[in-house]
Formats: sequence, structure tokens, C-alpha cells
Amino acid sequence: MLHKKITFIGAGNMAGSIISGLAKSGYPADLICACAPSANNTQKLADQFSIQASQDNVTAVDWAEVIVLGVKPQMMADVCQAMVDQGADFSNKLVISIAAGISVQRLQSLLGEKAQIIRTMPNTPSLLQKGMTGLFASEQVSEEYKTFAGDLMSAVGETVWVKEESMINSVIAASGSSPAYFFLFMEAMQTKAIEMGFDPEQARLLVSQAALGSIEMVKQNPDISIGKLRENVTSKEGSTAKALDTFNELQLTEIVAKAMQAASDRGEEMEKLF
Ligand SMILES: NC(=O)C1=CN([C@@H]2O[C@H](COP(=O)(O)OP(=O)(O)OC[C@H]3O[C@@H](n4cnc5c(N)ncnc54)[C@H](O)[C@@H]3O)[C@@H](O)[C@H]2O)C=CC1
Ligand SMILES: O=C(O)[C@@H]1CCC=N1
Repeated sequence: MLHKKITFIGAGNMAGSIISGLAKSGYPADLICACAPSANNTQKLADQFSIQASQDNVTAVDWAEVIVLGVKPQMMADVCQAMVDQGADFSNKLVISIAAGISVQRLQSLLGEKAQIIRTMPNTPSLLQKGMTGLFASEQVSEEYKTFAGDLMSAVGETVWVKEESMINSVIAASGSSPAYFFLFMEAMQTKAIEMGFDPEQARLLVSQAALGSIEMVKQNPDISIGKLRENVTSKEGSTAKALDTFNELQLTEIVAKAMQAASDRGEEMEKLF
């Protein structure tokens, strides 16, 4: 991939994960700058990966060709407005937003019509280059910048382009937020395993190794449906069947669908609020 100077505005959980994944992927560290008001996070990343750290958004934007917006949705408008008021010029720069709930149109009105904006929805496993990112580009974004954004996010995991911006909210539901669902499930299992007599480390090992093995089986067998893999574990009248009956009685599938819909709805709602 081409290498361009990238400034991250915000260096928290998500931006920090992408920066770490990028640095581990071999992206030139001297072309990455992390910018946030407090030096805490930025300096940690700078010490760990030899990237640049800054506390001055405008200078950091001036320096780079690609700007990744990684602040909280609630803060996005104020942060963008402050940069523009202080003279930051986003004309013809590639602006990659990772924020939930901020539309391209909103960003365009904040940063100016000449900013080339790509909206993405990554997730924190980007840290380990095991991320999943959905991307949406408005019509005015150049092919060069689309390719760059795709390559950039591919350096930290898998990517899917969506044609409709509204599908970014579906990406939130399926992969942006979903590491938290899997963590919740594992937490619940760990809690019960402890109750059944294991110490916390053993319980964590039992649950996480089972999860890891299951994921690998899904990944390494793309031609076998996930349902079939489930059936292969489920002996007739055996113990797995009893566990699955319990999940079904309590309507796990419906619960998951409702939770995913709630995540997507909140993304949509935030687009109106912020
Ligand atoms: N955490 C996650 O799993 C995911 C988060 N996102 C999106 O990423 C964005 C950031 O979320 P998190 O990383 O979780 O939040 P966070 O709170 O960990 O990070 C926010 C960062 O913004 C910085 N910041 C605050 N004011 C600033 C300013 N004026 N200028 C520059 N930086 C400033 C903070 O210092 C912090 O480094 C959100 O918009 C969220 O929707 C997207 C996908 C997944
Ligand atoms: O909770 C949130 O709003 C963000 C978006 C996806 C994951 N975290």
C-alpha cells in the first residue's frame, strides 16, 4: 500500500487500537501522529511504537494528508468546529471518521465541502490486526483515497464496503459493538464456571480456549455452516442438547436480534442528536 502521513484526532480505545495494529503491521511509524489534549495516551503510544505524539490538533492536521477522527460522537462537532475556527484546512485531505452516529453530511458541513470523507466502523480487535471494519465513501471521494482507506483498515483486519450509509449502523450492530457481546457471554460463562468450582484463572482458560477453538473452526471451515458446527457438538439426548434447549426456551436468538437492533437504532438516533 501507499504510505501517507496520518494524524489521529483522539487516541483512546478505538484510535489507539488502530494505531497499535497499524504500527505492528509495519506501517512507517514516523508517518503516524496521535493527537489528544492530554499527553497520557499519546505518549504511551509514542513510547511503544515510536509514532509522533501531539497535543495540537491544528498543527497535526496541517502536517498530515489523512486525518482519522477518533473522538466520541458527543464531542465530534465541538472538536471539528474548534479546529476549523483555529484555521485547520481539510480541503482535499482524506478524512476517515471512525465515530458512530456522525453522518458524512454532518462532517461535510463541519469540515467544508472539499474534505474527502470516508465513514468507517471498526472494532477494537484491530489492536491485534484482527479487526473488522465497514467503510462507506461518499461519491466525491477519489478512487485513490478509497483504495488508501481500504488498504489502511485491511492492515488491521478485514474490511467490508457498504453502498448505503445507513448500513454503517448495521455494521455497528454486527461487528463494531459485538466484541462486547462476546465478552459479555464469556463473562457470564466464567462466572458460572467459578460457581461450579474452578478458580478464576481456570474458568477464564476453559471459556476462552473453547471460544478460540470455536472461532477457528468457523474461520477454517467456510463451507460448513455455523449451524452444522453446532450440530456436530450436540449429541442426541446429551448434555449440549440440554444447554441449547435452555437457550431456546429463553429465546436467545430473539434476544440477540433485539440487542443488535437496539445498537443499530442507537446509531441512527445519534445521527440526529450529534
Ligand atoms: N470503542 C470501540 O469499540 C469503538 C469506538 N468507535 C468510535 O470511536 C470513537 C472513540 O471511541 P473510544 O475510543 O471508545 O473513546 P475514548 O474515550 O477511549 O477516546 C476518545 C479520545 O478522544 C480524545 N479527545 C477528547 N477531546 C479531544 C480533542 N479536543 N481533540 C483531540 N482528541 C480529543 C480523548 O483524549 C481520547 O483519547 C467514538 O466516536 C466511537 O463511536 C468505533 C468503533 C468501535
Ligand atoms: O458503543 C459505541 O457507541 C461504539 C460504537 C461501536 C462500539 N463502540
